[in-house]
Amino acid sequence: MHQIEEANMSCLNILTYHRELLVSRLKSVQCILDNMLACGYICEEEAEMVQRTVTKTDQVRKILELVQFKGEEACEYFLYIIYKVREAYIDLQPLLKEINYNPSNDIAVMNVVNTDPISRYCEKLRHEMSRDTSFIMSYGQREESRLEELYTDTQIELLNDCNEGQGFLESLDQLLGDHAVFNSQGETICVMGDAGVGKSILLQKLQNLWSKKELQTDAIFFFKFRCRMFSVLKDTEQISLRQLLFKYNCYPDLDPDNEVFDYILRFPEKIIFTFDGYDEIQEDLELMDVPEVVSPEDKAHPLQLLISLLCGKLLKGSQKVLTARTGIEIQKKVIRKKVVLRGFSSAHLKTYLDLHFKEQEHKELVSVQLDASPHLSGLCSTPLFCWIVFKSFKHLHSMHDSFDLPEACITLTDIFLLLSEVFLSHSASPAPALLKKRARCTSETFKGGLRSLTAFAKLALQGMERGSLICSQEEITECGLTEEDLPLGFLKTVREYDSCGSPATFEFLHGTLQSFLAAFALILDEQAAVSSILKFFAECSRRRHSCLPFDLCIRNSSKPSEKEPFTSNEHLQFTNERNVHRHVMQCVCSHYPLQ
Ligand SMILES: Nc1ncnc2c1ncn2[C@@H]1O[C@H](COP(=O)(O)OP(=O)(O)OP(=O)(O)O)[C@@H](O)[C@H]1O
Repeated sequence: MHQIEEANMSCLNILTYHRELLVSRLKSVQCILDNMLACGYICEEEAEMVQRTVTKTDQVRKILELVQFKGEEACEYFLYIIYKVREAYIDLQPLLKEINYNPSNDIAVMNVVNTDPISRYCEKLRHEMSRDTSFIMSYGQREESRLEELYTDTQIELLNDCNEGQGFLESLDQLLGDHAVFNSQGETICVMGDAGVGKSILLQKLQNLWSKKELQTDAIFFFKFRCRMFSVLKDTEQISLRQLLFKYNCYPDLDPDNEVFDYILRFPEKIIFTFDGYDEIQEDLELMDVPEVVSPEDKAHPLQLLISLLCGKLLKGSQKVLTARTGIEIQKKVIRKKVVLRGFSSAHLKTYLDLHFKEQEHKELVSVQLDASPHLSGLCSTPLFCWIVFKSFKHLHSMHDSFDLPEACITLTDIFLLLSEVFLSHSASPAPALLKKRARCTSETFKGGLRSLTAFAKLALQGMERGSLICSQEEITECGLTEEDLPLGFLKTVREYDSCGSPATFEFLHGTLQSFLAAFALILDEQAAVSSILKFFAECSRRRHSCLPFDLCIRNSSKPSEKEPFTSNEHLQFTNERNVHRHVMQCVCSHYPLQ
């Protein structure tokens, strides 16, 4: 029918003329009923009568009959609901275009509330995502910074399938786009990078942008996971895809007909997944027999679901962003594109410095020191180390008469010792107001904090030996840590994956801090035999490169009854590669007479 003729048609006639199409494409009746009811076009009994009808299509037929029975205005409002609640009636938007729909002035002033379960769920996801991603956590949650006040761009280099550089990303939107895709069949975007270079923060930024509708994407669902969670769950725990998505993100409200999950299955291309820290579960995958899971209704171990998602066996067409430490290999056929994070350039570093320090005097002082020490500014190109250096400077400068950043040849050990000093000085009694600030006495701070430092170090080492980054309240107490030690900053609470009412668990502020403290525990223990230190070096040298998880689908291996210690040797690797042990030993011997 011509548009002109349609434009002259009454809404009542439009509903008659396009009845078949409406019946087949109108999926969500709830929103129509709620709004018709709220505006008095239908009554409670009529709404209930529609809901009692068994099939969806019959419900739509009943609604159409009812609305047409009520007259032209009701029909006009019916079309207006479809026009206003776009996402829920996406399949009917072409029809509105075809009939050149424009609401009349009388109808356009009427209220429409979006009560469609899918739209409501998207809103809920965005709301929770925004809440969870607005802050960068630091200092054991005592001092959180707003992401938007501190996030600074880093250098993101595109790689081809041979790991050759293809230039740098210009904006985060390009990460998800088709730019530099080397395998159009693959669905996973790999983000690689060294420890502390900002992989997790990059994902957090993506999530935050999406929550504010500032990410260029059609995705209306965003599910974020830390890979670690997939292996923390008990071996026996079998869950369905639906549970995985909803339990670890959020549940839909008022969705009696499971419309949300059905929609997710129907439109997987509307989903973005982020999986952070693939390196943390690599060993668990290696030990596991992983048959393929292809039915979205099947229950399986979460690791199996993860693999099926990454391989595109489940929710094919969804976008996946996976982060992993440099050196971890993932089978090429699933990778769509690959980027590697290169940290702050000198321009980024200046921006970060400006964001970090509000006071001009501090900005200038630190800037001069960075310019004078290429070694220090080189270290500061890794955001984590930069954060530690700046944070330490801020704290120690505020506490003492003078504090300069270390100059030549500062090592990672120095960086972590600096951070430990800052944490330990949290417990030192502050100088009374009006009194002159105290001169910095590092050895005093360490001597004063030796008990708690030893206990934190023991906890870190025990975790390393168990291959675990998470510790319980019990383990904390067993190591001799008290309530007063917890706020010092070494540990942070793990908020997620604690849904079964179990007591809170903790993790070190960063995996690299745990590695450092574990090394510290080794050299603090005077009784420790040399062999107990050397065994770490032996473990670290057994590095395996693997194309997991995807070869697991064809390989059969049985899981040993007990987990080998040191399984997450990626973290020890860091400890070893950077020779933290040796540095700590050097520093303690020469600078910090602890005993
Ligand atoms: N782009 C950034 N802007 C500002 N600060 C950042 C940025 N990236 C990282 N940081 C700082 O560095 C810290 C460590 O970053 P992050 O945890 O993202 O590193 P990572 O690469 O995921 O490390 P790992 O591989 O050990 O998990 C953050 O907590 C934050 O303080």
